[in-house]
Amino acid sequence: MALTVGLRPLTRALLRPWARVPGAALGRPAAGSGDGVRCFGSPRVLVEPDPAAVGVAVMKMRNPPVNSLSLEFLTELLISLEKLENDKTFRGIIITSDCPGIFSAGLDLLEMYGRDPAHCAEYWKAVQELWLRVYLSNLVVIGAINGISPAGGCLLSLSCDYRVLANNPKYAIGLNETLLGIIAPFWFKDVLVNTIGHRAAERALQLGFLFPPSDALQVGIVDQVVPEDQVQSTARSVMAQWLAIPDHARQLTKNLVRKPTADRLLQQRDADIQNFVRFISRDSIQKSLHVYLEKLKQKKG
Ligand SMILES: CC/C=C\C/C=C\CCCC/C=C/C(=O)SCCNC(=O)CCNC(=O)[C@H](O)C(C)(C)COP(=O)(O)OP(=O)(O)OC[C@H]1O[C@@H](n2cnc3c(N)ncnc32)[C@H](O)[C@@H]1OP(=O)(O)O
Repeated sequence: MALTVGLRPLTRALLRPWARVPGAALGRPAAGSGDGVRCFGSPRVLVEPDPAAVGVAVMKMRNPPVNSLSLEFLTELLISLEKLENDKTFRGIIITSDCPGIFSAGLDLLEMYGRDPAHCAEYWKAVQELWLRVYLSNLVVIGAINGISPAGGCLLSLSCDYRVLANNPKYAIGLNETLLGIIAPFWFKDVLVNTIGHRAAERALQLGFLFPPSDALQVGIVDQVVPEDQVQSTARSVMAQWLAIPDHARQLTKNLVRKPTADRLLQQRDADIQNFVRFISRDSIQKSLHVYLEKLKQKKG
């Protein structure tokens, strides 16, 4: 799936492949490279083959200050994911953050506030694409959640196959959209229902719950809570457990479980985009976003 088609020239320029040792297929040292496998990525996404785990890549999100999912950042994530999917030396990805204390602050509010319908449509298409790419990935995708993870950040986490959260009370996770005066679209809702069950999801969505780690574990929005300095090592050991399963059987099973949920969006992607553009363009919604952005600014004192 050529994802670079339709990218804005700036974005395409941003994503020129980084210098790589000739012939270094990700996951294998290039002939004569000597120093092992090179990383690749782009300004906001660093992908490093895990030196301790053959076939595993660590994808570090580094869009400071809060890994907000801007259009450029989404595009870089998508292209990095596509590269990894196409590189058969990789079987698993650990997604984590390079922004201290924050996994991802979710969708970039400035991509939805004060923007024209055409931009909102382009942005929402990229949001849909990231979810589909992660949720349906043939790779094992493990979230090493080392920071707070509201809304879109929570969706990214939920789209992984397994979630390891650092046991820091500040690192809450949840679909908090109602607190902003907006709503999670049906496919966000579907993933949460699939993960924590209908009643728990209904309550969490309506109240905009951000679960601290202990509650997140209890409700099932994450699979494991560990000390902060063990998140990456735990993700790596869980990855080894998942990679012990033959890829083809695991991939077919993942598809069996997830495709009905993904199909609900795939069958109505354009309608979903139009719904989003209509909803986000409402004066009342724009006002809510303005109020929320102002609160964020006032918070800084
Ligand atoms: C029919 C219906 C169809 C569709 C559905 C409708 C609508 C679509 C949207 C639905 C889905 C939405 C998903 C989302 O993800 S919305 C975003 C939700 N995110 C949040 O609520 C988090 C907001 N941020 C915070 O709470 C804090 O910033 C955070 C993450 C705890 C970090 O705190 P701190 O370290 O103190 O940092 P600051 O708050 O000072 O922030 C630094 C800087 O970043 C800016 N910023 C923070 N979050 C965002 C964001 N999500 N988008 C854009 N910018 C963000 C913040 O304003 C500061 O900016 P400054 O310039 O002042 O430095």
